[in-house]
Amino acid sequence: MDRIVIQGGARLNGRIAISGAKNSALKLMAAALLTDEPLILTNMPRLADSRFMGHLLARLGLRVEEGPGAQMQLHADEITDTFAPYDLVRKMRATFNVLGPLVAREGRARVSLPGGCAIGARPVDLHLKALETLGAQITLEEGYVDARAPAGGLVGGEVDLPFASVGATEHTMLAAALARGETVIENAAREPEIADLAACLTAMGAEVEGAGSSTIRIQGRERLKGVTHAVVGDRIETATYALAVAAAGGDVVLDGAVWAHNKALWNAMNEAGVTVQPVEGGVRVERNGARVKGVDIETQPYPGFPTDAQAQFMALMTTAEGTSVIRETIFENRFMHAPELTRLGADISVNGNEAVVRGVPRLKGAPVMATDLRASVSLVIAGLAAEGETVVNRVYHLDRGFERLEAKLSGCGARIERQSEPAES
Ligand SMILES: CC(=O)N[C@H]1[C@@H](OP(=O)(O)OP(=O)(O)OC[C@H]2O[C@@H](n3ccc(=O)[nH]c3=O)[C@H](O)[C@@H]2O)O[C@H](CO)[C@@H](O)[C@@H]1O
Ligand SMILES: C=C(OP(=O)(O)O)C(=O)O
Repeated sequence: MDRIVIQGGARLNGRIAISGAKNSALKLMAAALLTDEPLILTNMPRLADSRFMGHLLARLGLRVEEGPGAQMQLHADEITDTFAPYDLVRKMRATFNVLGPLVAREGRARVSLPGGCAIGARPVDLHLKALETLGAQITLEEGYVDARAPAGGLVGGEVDLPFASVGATEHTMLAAALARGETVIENAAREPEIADLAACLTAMGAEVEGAGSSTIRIQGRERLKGVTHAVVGDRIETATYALAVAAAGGDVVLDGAVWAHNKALWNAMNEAGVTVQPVEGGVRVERNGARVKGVDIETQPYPGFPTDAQAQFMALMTTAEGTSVIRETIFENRFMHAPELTRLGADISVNGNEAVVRGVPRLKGAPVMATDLRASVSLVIAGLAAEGETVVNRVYHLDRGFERLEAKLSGCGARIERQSEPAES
């Protein structure tokens, strides 16, 4: 198993190219199930998660080919299987989103309940209720969801989400694109990834209105067509590198970052004393000199502060002047990085969904364990800011969602490398 070794203390200077968003790319890949024509995705991030989603789709009969550059072609001219087994679904959340498209196109599917980062209970009740509203008959058995469409296929309906779930909104959109008539989603999630999926489905022939607002209307079509679609830039990767520069100090332009997608983060970083500004084609982040100041944040659905950047923000706050209160409201178990940050000398106390971070003048490198995707990268950020050597173990979590992390950071002067762990004797 690989590990990441960081010699902390180097400032970051230069440019980092932001990849396509993992959390958009995976749902766009699921959209390929909706058409018998090829779907070509450009600006695709090359990640363990996208490869894994590719394996699942190949198992269902799709031809999945990685093209030159950041391109991927997915072709579902025929769906040969509607069964998504546990082994291909358990590792990540987005695989579950094949259920709706399969039922919409093939009339039935059997899909394992999903996995994903262990940051909370993460039920799928809202996904299932939405599919039932579109007419699917659902049974749960032995860890699998069995779904069947009525004769004549799924029919549009009114889906009122009690919580603005990202996954349930996307899942409903995917199924509704091939359902008869109109589907209206109330209290829809408003994340940029939703707008990205809406743009792709619209290009494929469905009519999707209101993505980015709380009410989304989808006119389904009997048939959708293949298109070429560019995946939106990754706002969480953007947030991560912005916070890495803030923690380590330096001056970096994040090429391909979308300023408008991270407003809540920019406000918090400004308040902490970091200079962030939009520049042509990206975002520039600078911190030279003074320590950052402690800032309170609370995670919220978009456009609020993203839960996927909470761990990275906490890493920055560990060396702030003053105290920062960090409240996590989306997932009930998303502070697993706190005890690991403490190994580096951070002063953090967690009480329920609140973490109080009392800034210390400096961190000192230590061996730490990655527990989930964003927690892992928060340890990398802390390691970059710390004195001495930090070793981040169990980095397979990182590889799920960060493309060429060491190369991107070392290109800006970080002393970071990947090592293969010696086999245990
Ligand atoms: C692959 C992907 O895109 N993952 C992202 C997606 O996850 P995901 O789509 O799982 O997140 P949701 O917005 O659905 O979940 C938010 C909250 O709603 C709860 N819930 C959700 C669905 C449901 O049927 N029932 C239910 O109770 C969840 O347990 C959680 O507490 O959005 C999250 C919130 O921005 C991000 O942290 C994840 O990185
Ligand atoms: C939690 C994440 O992913 P998943 O939903 O696949 O667990 C994430 O991207 O931070």
